[in-house]
Amino acid sequence: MKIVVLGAGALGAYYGARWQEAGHDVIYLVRERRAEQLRKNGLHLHSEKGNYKVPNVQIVESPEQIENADLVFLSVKGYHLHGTISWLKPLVQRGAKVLPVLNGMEHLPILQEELGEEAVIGGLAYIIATLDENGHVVHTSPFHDLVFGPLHTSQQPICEELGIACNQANMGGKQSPNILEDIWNKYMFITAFSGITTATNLPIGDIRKSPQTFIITKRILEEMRKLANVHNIQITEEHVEVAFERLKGLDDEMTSSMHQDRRKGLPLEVEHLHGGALRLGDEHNLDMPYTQTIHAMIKPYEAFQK
Ligand SMILES: NC(=O)C1=CN([C@@H]2O[C@H](COP(=O)(O)OP(=O)(O)OC[C@H]3O[C@@H](n4cnc5c(N)ncnc54)[C@H](OP(=O)(O)O)[C@@H]3O)[C@@H](O)[C@H]2O)C=CC1
Ligand SMILES: CC(C)(CO)C(=O)C(=O)O
Repeated sequence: MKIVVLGAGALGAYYGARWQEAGHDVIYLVRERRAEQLRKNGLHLHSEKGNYKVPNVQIVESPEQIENADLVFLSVKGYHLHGTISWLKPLVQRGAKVLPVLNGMEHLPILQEELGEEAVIGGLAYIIATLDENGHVVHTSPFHDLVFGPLHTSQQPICEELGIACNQANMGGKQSPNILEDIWNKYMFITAFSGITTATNLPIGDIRKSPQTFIITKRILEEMRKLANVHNIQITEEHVEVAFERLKGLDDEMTSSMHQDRRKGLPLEVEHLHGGALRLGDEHNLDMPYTQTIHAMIKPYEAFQK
């Protein structure tokens, strides 16, 4: 497949490199600073699943340098979404589908509105990865799964092709029969997990030591379930229990990508995740006091610089 990575950060560089390792044609569409870093330091994966040094990193700084592509793997942070639209449009016009793997939900209607419903595939990633000071990927989780599926019937063939590409690559990748439900399910989980770890500035093990604090995650999961339900997505009590059990089972030192960003003094996706949930709740007059409180606690750190 010919895959353009737009957002060659932790996720984009990781999955792009894995596809390249499997023999696919991967182009990194990047801005000036990242282009310089990639040219100077190359692209390396330091991963529990096997280190890899990309032999030939194809870097472009404009979509005009890309004649055509099958897929754009969109992995920017929520606060950078709007800046990608003008680069996505010409690629979509030349036939590419877009697979966004951002956490959250608000990006989907925005992309569908801007690019057309046929262009936007549903996707999400389960991985813990970050970039080090050289711009190399550090992957620390025992999982590196990509889940995707059609949001429009015309996307079935490309999802099948992508399934094959993922099977060839060193990653977990699978097509979901109900990707929208999966995205909501992850949205529920990440709102609780990233919320509590970022607000307290602690990894999950330390939070679990304080039951009064840990129970907040359950309350957020419940609020997010109700939010999904009023949007006609069948997230159930059982999904809440599974997510809560998952939070109980995570390794003590495990934390969210948003908390990692807080530790690094980087901007935070709190508005895309928690702010987005509150806006979706407002549309249905849904009261979400725990999500609202966590959102308010993280807000002062949103644009924190170390
Ligand atoms: N990291 C993780 O473990 C996980 C992250 N996620 C989600 O995936 C998404 C991406 O996260 P992550 O990979 O960590 O983010 P990173 O910050 O590591 O990477 C985002 C990249 O996007 C680039 N970028 C931003 N705007 C543009 C643009 N207009 N054109 C080109 N490149 C651009 C940035 O480059 P520049 O240097 O130019 O700013 C940066 O390299 C988020 O929504 C996150 O919540 C989901 C699961 C796990
Ligand atoms: C929960 C996790 C680690 C799963 O991929 C994640 O998505 C994040 O922290 O952003």
